Amino acid sequence: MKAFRNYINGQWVTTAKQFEDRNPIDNSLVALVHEAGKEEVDAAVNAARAALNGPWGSMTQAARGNMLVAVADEIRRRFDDFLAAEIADTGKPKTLASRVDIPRGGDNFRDFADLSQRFPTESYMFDTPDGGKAVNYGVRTPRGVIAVISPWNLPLLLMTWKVGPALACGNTVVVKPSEETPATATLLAEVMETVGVPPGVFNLVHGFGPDSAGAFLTEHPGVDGITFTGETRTGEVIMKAAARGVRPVSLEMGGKNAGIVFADCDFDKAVAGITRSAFENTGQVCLGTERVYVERPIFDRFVAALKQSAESLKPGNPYDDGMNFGPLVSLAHQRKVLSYYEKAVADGATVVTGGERWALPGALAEGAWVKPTIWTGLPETSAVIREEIFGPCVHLAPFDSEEEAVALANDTPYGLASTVWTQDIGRAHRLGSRINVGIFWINSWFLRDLRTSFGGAKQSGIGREGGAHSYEFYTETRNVCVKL
Ligand SMILES: NC(=O)C1=CN([C@@H]2O[C@H](COP(=O)(O)OP(=O)(O)OC[C@H]3O[C@@H](n4cnc5c(N)ncnc54)[C@H](O)[C@@H]3O)[C@@H](O)[C@H]2O)C=CC1
Ligand SMILES: O=C(O)/C=C/C=C(\O)C(=O)O
Repeated sequence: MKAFRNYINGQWVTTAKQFEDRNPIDNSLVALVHEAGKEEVDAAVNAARAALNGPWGSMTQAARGNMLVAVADEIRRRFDDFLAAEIADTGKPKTLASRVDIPRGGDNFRDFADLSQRFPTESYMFDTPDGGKAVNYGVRTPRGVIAVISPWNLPLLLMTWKVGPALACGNTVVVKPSEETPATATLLAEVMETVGVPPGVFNLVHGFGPDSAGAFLTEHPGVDGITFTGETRTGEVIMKAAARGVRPVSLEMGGKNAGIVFADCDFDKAVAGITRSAFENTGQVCLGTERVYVERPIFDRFVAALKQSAESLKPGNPYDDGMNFGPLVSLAHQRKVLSYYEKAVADGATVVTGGERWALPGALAEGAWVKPTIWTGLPETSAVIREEIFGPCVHLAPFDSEEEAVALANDTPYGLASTVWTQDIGRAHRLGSRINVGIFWINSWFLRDLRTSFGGAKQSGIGREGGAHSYEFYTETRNVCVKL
């Protein structure tokens, strides 16, 4: 049986307590994972602290950048290992993981290695009271030891989205991946070892949240900053932990994102776009759309077309050609999603398609499968419309005016992302400035440029990462004032 160990100070560390990592395709056992306790988390944070003052701390920016490019190259060289590991942990289609997850795992190092060479610092000349002059300039230093807490939906992508820029800015990290998806984080530790990243720079601790490695890490006084992606309630707990010692947090959290489809849209492109935003990665994308508002004249036609598109999705073995719809991440998550499927019916939804577990033959019968689901007819007050489900499901409702569409989209405690489909570009831009989200797509969805800001408004997050925004979070600024 495979075992996933912790990686602390350049050493592979086993523990007495282990938990199971299961494959959601058929609930088979992938590996036993060594759970880090307080002692291991303490060792990891201390190693990360010491490494700040070791070879890593004195390395030039260019040498550090080259090392991160070597990490990206090694991920590319071991592409098939990463692919197999991600598929075993999540069940996602090979086509998706090989197009999105694994390439982004490398890009998150390559792009930030490059960007970090060119981040500017500010400088101001000013007149002093004595009639002379002074100059101010900014100095950027690494923030220190960064705790990275990452989720299970895009495991390698979302973990490296934080580790890449944190290391590029000269920090050291302690990573706690989701207990559901420990495999690619473990492979990344192997890559760090192969490339010769100095001991203590990248540390990996496995475990859960409360009363386990996640809480021990975020509560640890030796951590200088915490970056987290996951559920909003977990973000609240992490914020409380960070308050002790006044440590900065970057929180990317849940959403209940709205799609808006106008009657003048390119119909086929809109159907294809909403199919992706509702069902890609089995709906387990924080940027996904679980509620879509469609202008009334095309509402019935749109519902019918999306139904056809949802019903053409193919579950099965992730390696099979044509398979494009995976299971949910776990049986526990399947129970959660199915509870919303039941709630929708109880709240009066019309089930256009799906609405139940997907009973598949053979070993797949044991997996965490649910059908892609479309509802209409729910009141906007239903929990199905208000709460993040994180499954392959979407509610469609008609609207009659731009004003109404904006009001519906904004009627949520979340503010992560939105996607609008229209050929009226003026209207699209108007909506871009009125819908209260951090990320707004026009005639597209999940198109990513790593230089742009990424994060959410309201309960979807605090702070932004990406490009210069990552630089802001992962460095400390000092102003130096020189009297001339
Ligand atoms: N990208 C996103 O916005 C994501 C949203 N979610 C949402 O969260 C729901 C539950 O998924 P989970 O993986 O359970 O999310 P979660 O927020 O509980 O877990 C995310 C990470 O935080 C860690 N964690 C949990 N509690 C912690 C604590 N008290 N202190 C420190 N670390 C802690 C977990 O071990 C994991 O590594 C999903 O159904 C979905 O609604 C989940 C994953 C990603
Ligand atoms: O492209 C990214 O950096 C992130 C994409 C998706 C998420 O953040 C998510 O689903 O959590």
